[in-house]
Amino acid sequence: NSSGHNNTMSIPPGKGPHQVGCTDLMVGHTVHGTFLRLYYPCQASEHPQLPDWVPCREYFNGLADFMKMNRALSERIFNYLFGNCKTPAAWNASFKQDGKYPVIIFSHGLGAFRTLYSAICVELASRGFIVASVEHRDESSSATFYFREDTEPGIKKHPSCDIAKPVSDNLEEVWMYYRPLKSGENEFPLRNKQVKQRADECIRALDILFDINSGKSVENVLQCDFDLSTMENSMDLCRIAIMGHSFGGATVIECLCKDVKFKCGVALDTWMFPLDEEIFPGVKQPIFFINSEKFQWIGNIIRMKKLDSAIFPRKMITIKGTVHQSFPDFTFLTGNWIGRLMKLKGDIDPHIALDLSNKATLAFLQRHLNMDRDFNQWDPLIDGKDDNLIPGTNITIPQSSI
Ligand SMILES: CCN(CC)CCN(C[C@]12C[C@](c3ccc(C(F)(F)F)cc3)(C1)C2)C(=O)Cn1c(SCc2ccc(F)cc2)nc(=O)c2c1C=CC2
Repeated sequence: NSSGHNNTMSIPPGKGPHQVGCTDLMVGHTVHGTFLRLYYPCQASEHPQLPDWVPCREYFNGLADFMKMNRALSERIFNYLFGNCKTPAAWNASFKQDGKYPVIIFSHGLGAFRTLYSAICVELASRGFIVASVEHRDESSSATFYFREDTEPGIKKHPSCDIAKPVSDNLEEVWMYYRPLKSGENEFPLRNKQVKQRADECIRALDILFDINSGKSVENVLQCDFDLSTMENSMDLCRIAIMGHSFGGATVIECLCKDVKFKCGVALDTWMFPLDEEIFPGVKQPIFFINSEKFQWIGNIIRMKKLDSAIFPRKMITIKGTVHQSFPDFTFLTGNWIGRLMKLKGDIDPHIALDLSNKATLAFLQRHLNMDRDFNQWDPLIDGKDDNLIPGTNITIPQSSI
């Protein structure tokens, strides 16, 4: 609705050679289905229609719950502040067939959902990747929805957002919200169960991309005007990476352990807590830890170090002046002082920070997916060679604790 203030801040578009398209895909209407936002290289279009960054206002309700804020008030504030923000990609634009693109599955953080990392996903798609940002149904998302076959025909609750209209009209929208920890509840069992479900959801998303690539007809539960068959034989399924932020970084490790189709992982500001250390020896693929300066503590870093290996490439860099929220899109959407106040911004310009993270990611992916592109120009960033980077971590670990 046009009442929102026209947020002059916007999410930066991709810098790569490809225009980027975007569509939503839900395969299987139940809570066990797969729900993802797909970013892909698209044909140039004159006047691209940009999708809403937050597709339904219901997500703002979920965000309010997650932030332990009053729903009525904060849903309106969020909608006023961010309701008009757009994802910098062309909605349902025609897919650009141009050889086989490598594939990235992206996993969001605790309290987030599939659309909030579009600056990263759009940049990677603009460089010639197909990126699937999954929406987790493990009750770690602020909100997510699926459908139920409504048995009592009668007055239907109309869908809360237009892109969420299901194809068949006997399906009724069901919303699932963030599950807070109950007082006195032991956090590890919940988070460990969730990270296992998250990995299964990423693996199922990859299976669906395999089906699309093989030309199998995949039915989208959502009414999205995008022809998936145009993506037949367009994916390089030997070049697949898993990527994620925070809880999504833990999902990266869990996925690498569970499925060797993921050739390498890029873990942004990883929250290591949900992981069972017993799986660490089972991870053989290269891992790139890209950390913010502030979201680091001894226990978290020690667990990352436990994945160090003389055989398997493990790299870590820290971006100076960044905070945990320097990776999700919010970091671009508020002015400096609000951003710093709410810890959505660090001291460094968010564009510079995410540019370093994305270029280091591209160099790492070229190296470990054996790509023949020019991303190796950014190899020095993998070793932290930049004024705004620190190789490894910025916190000292007492020798006694290793
Ligand atoms: C008090 C609530 N308490 C819940 C346990 C802690 C809440 N919290 C810090 C927050 C998220 C914050 C945030 C968002 C969004 C606005 C807005 F105003 F811009 F909308 C403001 C302020 C509130 C910064 C985190 O959980 C940090 N965090 C995250 S934040 C991922 C995220 C979530 C929502 C988003 F919209 C965007 C990104 N992902 C993780 O995987 C992990 C952690 C911690 C450990 C593992």
